[in-house]
Amino acid sequence: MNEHSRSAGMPQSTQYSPYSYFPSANLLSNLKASVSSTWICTTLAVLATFLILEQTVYRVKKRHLPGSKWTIPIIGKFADSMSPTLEGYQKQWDSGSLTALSVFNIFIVMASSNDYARKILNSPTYTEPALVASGKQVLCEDNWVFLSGKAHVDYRRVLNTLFTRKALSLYLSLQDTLARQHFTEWLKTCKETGKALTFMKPARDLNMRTSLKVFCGSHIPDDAVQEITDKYWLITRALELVNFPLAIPGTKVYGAIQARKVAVKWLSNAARLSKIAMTEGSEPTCLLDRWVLELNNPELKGSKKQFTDRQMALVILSFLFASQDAMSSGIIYAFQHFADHPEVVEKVREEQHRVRGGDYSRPMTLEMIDDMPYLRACIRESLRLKPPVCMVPYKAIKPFPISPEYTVPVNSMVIPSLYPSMHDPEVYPEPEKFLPERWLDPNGLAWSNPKQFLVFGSGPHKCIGIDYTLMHMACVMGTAAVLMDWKHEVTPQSDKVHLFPKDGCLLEFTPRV
Ligand code: HEM
Repeated sequence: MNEHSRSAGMPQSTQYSPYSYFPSANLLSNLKASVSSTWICTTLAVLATFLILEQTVYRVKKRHLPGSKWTIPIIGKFADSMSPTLEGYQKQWDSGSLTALSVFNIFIVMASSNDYARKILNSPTYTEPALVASGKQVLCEDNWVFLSGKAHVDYRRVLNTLFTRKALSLYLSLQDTLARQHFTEWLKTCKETGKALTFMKPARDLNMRTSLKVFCGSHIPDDAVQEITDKYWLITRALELVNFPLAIPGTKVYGAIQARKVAVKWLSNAARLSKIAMTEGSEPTCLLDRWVLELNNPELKGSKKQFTDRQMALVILSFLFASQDAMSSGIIYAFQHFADHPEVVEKVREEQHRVRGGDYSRPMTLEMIDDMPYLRACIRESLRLKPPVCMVPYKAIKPFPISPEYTVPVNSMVIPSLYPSMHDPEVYPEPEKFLPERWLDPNGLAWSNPKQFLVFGSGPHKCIGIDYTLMHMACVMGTAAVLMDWKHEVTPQSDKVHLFPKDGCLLEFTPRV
């Protein structure tokens, strides 16, 4: 008999066993019943306490704000957030300029009026942008987009120099070339298939390839551009409000992290090559080159002067992240609006003819765009009518007295809705109509109320790519209008918006010249 089996044979009374004190089988089963009923009672009591606490916390935070009196236990309005519709948001906005809700016990204050939206965006001592939970895993904790306060201002001062007029005119010729290449592809596909394109993917590909070439020029090879373009959707789909928290194989966050690693590898390499090229005295051809040259600019006093390849790669990643969905949405709706308003396209074509003198093979320049007020009005109006970003999540970093009557509790989400500002009939009469003319009179209502146009946000985190976006859209739409005709296959889903038309936007392209 070994040591182990001997000890197993010790008399019962000396062994620890909960049952050894209870000789009767009846008593034993009574005890089991009483233990399990105690467990049930305790569990129910804990659950009830939790539920009461949850409702109480919600009610205390909400105070008098409009919104459900009770929150759905644990998940709150999660189901609504999974399938957001414009109608759903509209109902929320109509119920008050400040309203409350809760999702997974995150308390959220939504602001729909222009004043409150602007106040949230312009109160950096009380609020800061809040990305979805997976944001840091996907974009990397050390990405500049997570900076706030002075560190953010200093970083941004350097990045602003990448979007000066001089820099933009360098990017424009690349944008022009790539847009034409994509038009040729779209025409070919429509000719071969004899039917409309689902425009969503071609538009996204145009934007991603253009961004990568504008940002990295020849420092990124074409196969890397293709690899990042193909994998980028893994990043987009992982940035949901709620995700499985662990990045294990098979989860969306894991897929996004793998896609980001590929992108950062190529972008870091591009930064390295750009530094070498600029040291060798090559001419700048892309945003990275401009950046490397700018760091030697004596006017950047007090700003950060050195950036590692990885830091530069993470900045480019943040630009891709911030621009891909918004720019794609902007372009898709611009094509849809143009197709649905042939009278507008006629005017765009007349203007193109005037400015380009009928020579459409000449690349677009900034001076040409300056001389195209009608095209610029169309782009502004398209962005106003279907703003690509309807709301921007912020977080209260301390109790935030947003109005004399209400203070947003610390750690709450506070979300300015941009859409209602752009559909205010006081500033934009007939707000649901596509009326570029409203932007032609510099003294008209639209231009006289610049604070109302929140397409790009406001305050210290206002979009850094505004001029770049407007230039890109003008280049694409102006040239598309003269080189192609396109028909929009309208479906019942065409006007169902969130970020993109729900039917993917069906467009059939044919050549004009
Ligand atoms: C139609 C196109 C675009 C729209 C509608 C758009 C809209 C926005 C909005 C609403 C914000 C948040 C502003 C705030 O919090 O006040 C933002 C931030 C930002 N956008 Fe854009 N954007 C577009 C294109 C771009 C492009 C092309 C780039 C890069 C080249 C870009 C880079 C950024 C960055 C880096 C931020 C964060 C800035 C910061 O935190 O300092 N965006 N954008």
